[in-house]
Amino acid sequence: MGAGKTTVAGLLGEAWGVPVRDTDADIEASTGREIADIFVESGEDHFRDLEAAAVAAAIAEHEGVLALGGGAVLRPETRELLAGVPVVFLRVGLSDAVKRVGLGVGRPLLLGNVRARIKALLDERTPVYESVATHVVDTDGRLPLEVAAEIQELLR
Ligand SMILES: Nc1ncnc2c1ncn2[C@@H]1O[C@H](COP(=O)(O)OP(=O)(O)OP(=O)(O)O)[C@@H](O)[C@H]1O
Ligand SMILES: O=C(O)C1=C[C@@H](O)[C@@H](O)[C@H](O)C1
Ligand SMILES: [Mg+2]
Repeated sequence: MGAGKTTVAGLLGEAWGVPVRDTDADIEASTGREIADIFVESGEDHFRDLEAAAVAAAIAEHEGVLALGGGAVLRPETRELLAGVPVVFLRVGLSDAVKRVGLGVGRPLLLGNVRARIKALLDERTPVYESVATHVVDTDGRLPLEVAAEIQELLR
C-alpha cells in the first residue's frame, strides 16, 4: 500500500493509450461496497475470494494495464494466473510508504499503528512480491512519472 500501483497504472495507461483496470475498483463497483466495509462486515477471507475472482476476470478480459490490490498475490491461484504476463513490483520502503498513506484511511489492514502495520506487511510480503515479479522498480524518493518512465523503458 502506497507503492503507487493505482497512480502509476493510470500514468502508463495514458502513456500507452491503453485501458487501465484496478482490481480494488472492480470489487467496489461489482459489490457496490467500499473495501473497508467489506473487510469490517464480511472479513478478509471473503475479500480475498472476491479479489481472486476479480483478478481472474481481469486477466481473462482485459488488454491493457492492470493494478492489483496489495494483497492479491497472497492467493496461490492468483500467483499462477500471473505466470506468463509481465508483473512489475513497485518497491517502497517503510518511510516513503508511511508518508504516502497518511492515516491509512480506507486501508483496513493499516488500522491501529500505521507504521507498525506497514513494517509487518513489508516483512511478510516482500519475498512473495519478489517471487511473482518479472521486473522490480524502486519508487522511494521518485515521482510517479519517473516510475512510469522506467517501466515504459523496461517493457518496451
Ligand atoms: N512515487 C510516488 N511519490 C510520491 N507519492 C506517490 C508516489 N506514488 C504514489 N504516490 C501517492 O501515494 C498515495 C498512494 O498511491 P496509490 O493509491 O497509487 O498506491 P497503491 O499502491 O495503489 O495503494 P493500495 O495498495 O492501497 O491500492 C497517493 O496519494 C499517491 O498520489
Ligand atoms: O495490501 C493489502 O492487503 C490491501 C491493499 C489494497 O490495495 C486493498 O486491496 C486492501 O486495502 C488490502
Ligand atoms: Mg491501489
